[in-house]
Order: sequence, then structure tokens, then C-alpha cells
Amino acid sequence: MNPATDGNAYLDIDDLSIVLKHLPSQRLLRSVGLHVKPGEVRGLVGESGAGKSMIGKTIFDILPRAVEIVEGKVTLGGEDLLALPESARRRVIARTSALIPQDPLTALNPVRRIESQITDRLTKILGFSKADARERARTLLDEVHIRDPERVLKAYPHQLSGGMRQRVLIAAAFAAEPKLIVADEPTTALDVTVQKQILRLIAEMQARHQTALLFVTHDLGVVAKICQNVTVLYGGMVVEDTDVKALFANPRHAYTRALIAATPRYDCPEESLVPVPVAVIEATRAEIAAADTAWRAGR
Ligand SMILES: Nc1ncnc2c1ncn2[C@@H]1O[C@H](COP(=O)(O)OP(=O)(O)OP(=O)(O)O)[C@@H](O)[C@H]1O
Repeated sequence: MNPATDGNAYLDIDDLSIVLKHLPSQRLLRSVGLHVKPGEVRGLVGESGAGKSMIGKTIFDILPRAVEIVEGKVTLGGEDLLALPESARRRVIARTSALIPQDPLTALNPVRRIESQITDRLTKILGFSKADARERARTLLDEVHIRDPERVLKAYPHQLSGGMRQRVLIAAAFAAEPKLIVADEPTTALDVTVQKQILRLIAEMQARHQTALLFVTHDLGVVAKICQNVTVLYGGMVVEDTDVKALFANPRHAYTRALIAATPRYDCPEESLVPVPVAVIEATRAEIAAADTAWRAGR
């Protein structure tokens, strides 16, 4: 299943295939199509190894050296990223896109104060003066409900809790008014109670700024809470691309149906969970093998 290019999307990924350089017949992403419109929240769901991070790394041009893009197109706001020279590509990405990472501690520089970690993007990318950047950073910390912004701006990352650090990173991500934000499992490293607050905060910030948001997660419960549309990946292949209501009411692919049955429901915690059946995995793998055979034959 490979959704067609959407003329209204801000991020357009079409037919993206990535292979291991030393094993070019081995695809890690298989003709992936993914589109996110301005103001849209799209979930990107898949279990570990499905290729979610590979898609994020493609968008930010930080793919590992061991892999290469052999096919496809990635367009950000109409700019064909893969056709641009590296420096121009990096500029487009920096001006238009931001990442909310999984682990707030490793994402922040431990020896720099919070202030410069937020204002850097504003002075370097948007040409803000230091004073204007500081004022904007303060406003952003208000927006992410940090009560004592002056203290936090002066603090080093280790002086803040995990939840506070993630609030700072959310503020930093929205600082330069990006058109696209990729949130890469942004609540995984946090306590359960903090997870809910951070999820609510990301949804609130996205609605206020009307950013296109690609929310990467393995948790369908999170998708149900904050996404409008969803792309389900298995083995580097898109198996489902639909709106969230249809995902739960009428999942198309057997793997998606199995994934839904395997997801705990907060409204019926007593319901027993059904692991994804082996037959579904085998059928999906056969589908992937057939797609790979057709792809190789077409090259
Ligand atoms: N640096 C790398 N070199 C070679 N292969 C890699 C590298 N990083 C990831 N892969 C492979 O690419 C595939 C997709 O991995 P990816 O990290 O994108 O999955 P994921 O869905 O993000 O998983 P997770 O939820 O565990 O982060 C996997 O088969 C993985 O083994």
C-alpha cells in the first residue's frame, strides 16, 4: 500500500527505498509513501525495527553511513530535498523542520545553559538579536507551562527533571516556528504521569502553531489520543494509511487488526490481549517478499 502524492502536503515522501550499502538487495524501507499536511497530526506506528527512525533520519538528512537511498523523493514545502546539494538541503531542513527527540537528557548539551540551547536556532537560523531571542525563549517557556522561566533559562540540563527537560525541548522545537515537527517517541523515557502531561502539551502546542506534526510511536493508544491520520509500518513497508477513526473501526490490513488486538485499552483494562498471531506475521512477510521480488525485477 503506497499512498499517492498529496498536492496539499507539507512533507511528501514518495516511493522511498533504502538499502544496506553492503547488501544492496536488502531493503530497510520498501517504497514508502508518507504525507503530512500543514496542521495535520499524523501517527507513524510500527514495532521495533519497522523503520520509523529510518524515515525520521531521512527527513533530517542524518542517515547512518551504512545505508543509502536507492529510490524515491522527499519534498519539504515543495523543495525536492534529494535534488539539492548537501548545504542547501541542510539549510531547508533547519529553516522548516524540528525534532522532539525520544530522550531529553541526551538531546541537551550537558555543559550549556538552557537559554543558549533555545536561542541558538533563533539567532543562527532566523537572525534574531540576542535580546529578541531571549524574549522569545521566555515566551516559549511560558507557553510550555514552565512557571519560573528565569531560573530555567539559567539552569543546566542536569538541574531539571525529565519532564521539565522535555518541556524545554518542546519549546526549542517550536522556537523558530517550523512548518514540520517530528516527535520521535517523545514520551518513552518519561514516567507514566509525566507522559500524559507531555502528550497534552505537544497537542496543545501543535494546535496553537498549526504545525504539521509527524508523531512516531509504537503505541496505538497514543495515536488514538492525538493523531488525525496514521501510517502503519511493518518491515519497512507501509501496510496501512488511513484516518484514526477508520483505523480502529475498519482496519484494512490483517497486521493492523492484530496490532489493535494486541494494544491495551485504557477503557477496558480487564480485556485480555491477543499477541500478533504467527500466521499474520508470516502472511505479511510473504507480502513483503513478493513486493521485493517485483521491485528487483523492475530494476
Ligand atoms: N545504523 C544502521 N545500520 C544498518 N542498519 C540499521 C541501522 N540502524 C537501523 N538499521 C536497521 O534498519 C531497520 C529499521 O530500523 P529503525 O531504527 O528505523 O526501526 P524503528 O522502527 O525506528 O525501531 P525502534 O522503535 O526500535 O527505534 C532495522 O532492520 C534496523 O536493524
